[in-house]
Amino acid sequence: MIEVCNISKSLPGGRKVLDGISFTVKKGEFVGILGASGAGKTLTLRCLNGLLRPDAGSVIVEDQDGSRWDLCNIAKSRLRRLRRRIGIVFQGYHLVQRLTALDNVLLGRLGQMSTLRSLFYGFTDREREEALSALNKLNIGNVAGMRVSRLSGGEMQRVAIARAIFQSPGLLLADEPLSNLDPSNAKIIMKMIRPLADEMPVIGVFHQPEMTAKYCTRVIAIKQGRVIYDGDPRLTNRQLIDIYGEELEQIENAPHPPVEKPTIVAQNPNEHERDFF
Ligand SMILES: Nc1ncnc2c1ncn2[C@@H]1O[C@H](COP(=O)(O)OP(=O)(O)OP(=O)(O)O)[C@@H](O)[C@H]1O
Repeated sequence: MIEVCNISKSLPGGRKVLDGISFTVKKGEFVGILGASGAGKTLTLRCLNGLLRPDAGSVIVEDQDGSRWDLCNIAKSRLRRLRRRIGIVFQGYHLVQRLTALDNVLLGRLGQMSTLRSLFYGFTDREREEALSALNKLNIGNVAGMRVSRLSGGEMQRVAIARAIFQSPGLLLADEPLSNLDPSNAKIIMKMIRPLADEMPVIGVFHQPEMTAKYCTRVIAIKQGRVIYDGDPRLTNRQLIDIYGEELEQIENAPHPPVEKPTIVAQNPNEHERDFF
């Protein structure tokens, strides 16, 4: 379970980019975070894995032994330890292109190894079997020995998910995991992510309301740093307009389509690389 309680964050100039965000996500839930460009989705996600410390509020997560910790108010060593239990899937995959799919999955556990072991890259046979089984779970065991640079976008995203699963996380975060995928691969990825929620809370930032409606158990919409909706993933047109604003209304009412709902919002491919203020 993860409990986000009233988190806020302001830019150095004083503009509030997160303004009292609160929600709790439990095992069994696959939550999609929606919102227009600049709404505060990615910043929220960064607070959830301790990459960004809010000015106020708390983000409570559980450690393996059931103890509860506030990521916003915690020693660095404990934060590092807890972050190993948070799996992340990025839009740009974040894979090492020259390594094989299997080796990329194994890297998911690098943070859990002693420095000595990691220096010598010492994965055991058992770990290799587990990594292969993570790839098999995503139906790509057949590409285990292939260099990632030779894989398709959909396969790369599956390797990235396998890497996150292999970490044995207690929480899975996904930052725009469908962004680089065609519609059929996007569906496959959503179908594969959804059952993971049986084992851990899963929270993703998405730009595709029709995907979250179909695969998520719940949607949280953020607008100008605030939660404006939290509930049933199937949103009405009115709700979508509230979330995305007049821009969507204009597109919807345009006499000549083609309306492509999923890509209303511009994306920033370097989101995860930005240094924060
Ligand atoms: N490093 C930064 N420095 C200054 N402002 C930032 C920084 N990162 C984010 N912001 C601002 O905070 C606000 C929220 O950003 P955030 O990245 O969370 O938006 P988002 O909802 O994820 O948008 P998008 O869908 O376009 O990725 C935006 O106005 C953004 O410009």
